Amino acid sequence: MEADAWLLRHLWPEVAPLTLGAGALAVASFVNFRTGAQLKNAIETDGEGRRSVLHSLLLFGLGAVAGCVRTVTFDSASERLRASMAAEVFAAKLLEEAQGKADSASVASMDSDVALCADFILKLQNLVRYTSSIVGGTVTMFRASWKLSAAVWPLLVTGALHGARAGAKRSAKSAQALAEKREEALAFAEERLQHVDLVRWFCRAEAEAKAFRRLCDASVEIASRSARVRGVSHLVLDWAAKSVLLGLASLGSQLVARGELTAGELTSYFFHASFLGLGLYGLVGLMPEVAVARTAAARLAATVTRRKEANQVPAAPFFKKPLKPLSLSFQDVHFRYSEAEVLRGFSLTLAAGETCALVGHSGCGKTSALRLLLRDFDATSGKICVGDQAIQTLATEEVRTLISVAPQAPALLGASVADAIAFGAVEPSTEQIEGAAKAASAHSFVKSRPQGYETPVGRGGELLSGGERQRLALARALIRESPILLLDEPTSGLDATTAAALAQAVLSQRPGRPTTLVATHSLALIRNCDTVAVVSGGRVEQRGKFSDLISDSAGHLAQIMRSGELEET
Ligand SMILES: Nc1ncnc2c1ncn2[C@@H]1O[C@H](COP(=O)(O)OP(=O)(O)OP(=O)(O)O)[C@@H](O)[C@H]1O
Repeated sequence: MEADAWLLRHLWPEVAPLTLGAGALAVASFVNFRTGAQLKNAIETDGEGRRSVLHSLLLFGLGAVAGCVRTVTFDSASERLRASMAAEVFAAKLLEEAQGKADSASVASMDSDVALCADFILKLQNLVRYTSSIVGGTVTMFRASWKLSAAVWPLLVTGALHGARAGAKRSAKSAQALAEKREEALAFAEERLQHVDLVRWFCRAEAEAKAFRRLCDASVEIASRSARVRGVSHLVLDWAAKSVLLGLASLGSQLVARGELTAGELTSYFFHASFLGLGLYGLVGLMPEVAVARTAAARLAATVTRRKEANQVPAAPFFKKPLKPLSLSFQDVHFRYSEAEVLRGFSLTLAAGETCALVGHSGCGKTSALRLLLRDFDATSGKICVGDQAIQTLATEEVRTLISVAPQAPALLGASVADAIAFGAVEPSTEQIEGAAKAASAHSFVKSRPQGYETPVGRGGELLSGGERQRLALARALIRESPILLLDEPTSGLDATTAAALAQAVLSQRPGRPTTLVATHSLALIRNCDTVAVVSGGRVEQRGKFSDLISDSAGHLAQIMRSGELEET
């Protein structure tokens, strides 16, 4: 029902053009129906009746105009429907909250679902055609011989409707299974193509192509099973329809023999019955196609609904602008992705404006803690607060407006360097963009390029080095001027001198400095932070100033230093 409601909501603005299209379709069908009679007239008047010829020409003209109107209205309505559905689903996918996992459905599978639904409009034309054929056939059949019609009509209609319903049910089921398999194959292909360098470097092209083929074969298996079932249904229907015809012929000939029907009337009866037959046959074929479109609509509607459910938290923002640096705290937080618990009683408090380095062995849960703050995931238990407000009580989008993030291995979105930085704010000025680039130690390398801030960055930033990408990602975070700043290994791609300059610029004491939490292995950053929190066993085991912690030779920080995990960059 949800799928139908969603589909109807998108169809609603198209009701007027579709009604016009359906009307034009009816006119075009009427003219087609009359064509034979007009030709007969032309032959019988031997080309003499000028009025009759003129009448025919006008009628054909009307039919041609109606055909044109039908094509234009249906085709453009179908494209508008496709655009409006694609736009809504894309917007929902961008904002979908599913515990950090973006829905794995690829853009390609979303596009094919949208296309299936939009084609539904074109199928509506067939529905009009088949229905008029059924109604017209029924009326003319009963008028020709009610006795014959009463004998076969209920049989034909009941059989066809039953076949259509069963076919629709089966098709919906197999279309869903097929869509899941295709989506799996598409996701596989998309991931390989996104990292095609890796595939080539490891000479995996042949192996990956074979693996993709295996995934495609799984779809073939489902489609073949469904085709076999359709084939058998077709066989049964075909045999049943011809048997009914045979019965009709035998009954009809008895009526002719009894003088209740002439041979001519029987012939014309078969002609009218063929209209009903064609209409019913078309309907039996159409219903499974409608069912497939409905399963596609159900998948799209589910995406939109998930997005709506995830955003039922307060609409009005809790924090008033202008935003000042906010304290933040993790209180006895526990968190697991699946089996093993990553955070086990994680507690950490930062005063407003404090900068803190989050240090620990690789895989100890530093990034996970940052992602909990960003509400990519929710903690299993415990409380996370910004200011004094638990983040679960705020709208996810509000939490994210309070936080800027420079992620590990960042991607850039935008055509140029200026675009990539501007992504972080709403229509920032050139001064703001350059200011953020300076603060992130990016300005000088950008200025050294012939195109300066108009230098193209490529897809995801692929035309830049890792270190350049990191600095632009940092500039993108800084330009937001949020009260909280999260940095995840922001200097791992930089040389020691640039890393030190960047650490100094971002973390130095200044008015309005955001509360900053830095997950890092970089000594340059650790030394420049006000405090250090050492994570071990899923909790903060050591907390204080770097100089104090390092002087405890048995402490966690000193142990990590001795293990050689901390570096200058
Ligand atoms: N999306 C995920 N799904 C399942 N497990 C995950 C996911 N992300 C991280 N993990 C696991 O959670 C643990 C903590 O990962 P996390 O990225 O938080 O560590 P980290 O301290 O930031 O590591 P590093 O210093 O190497 O960046 C690791 O064992 C990791 O394999």
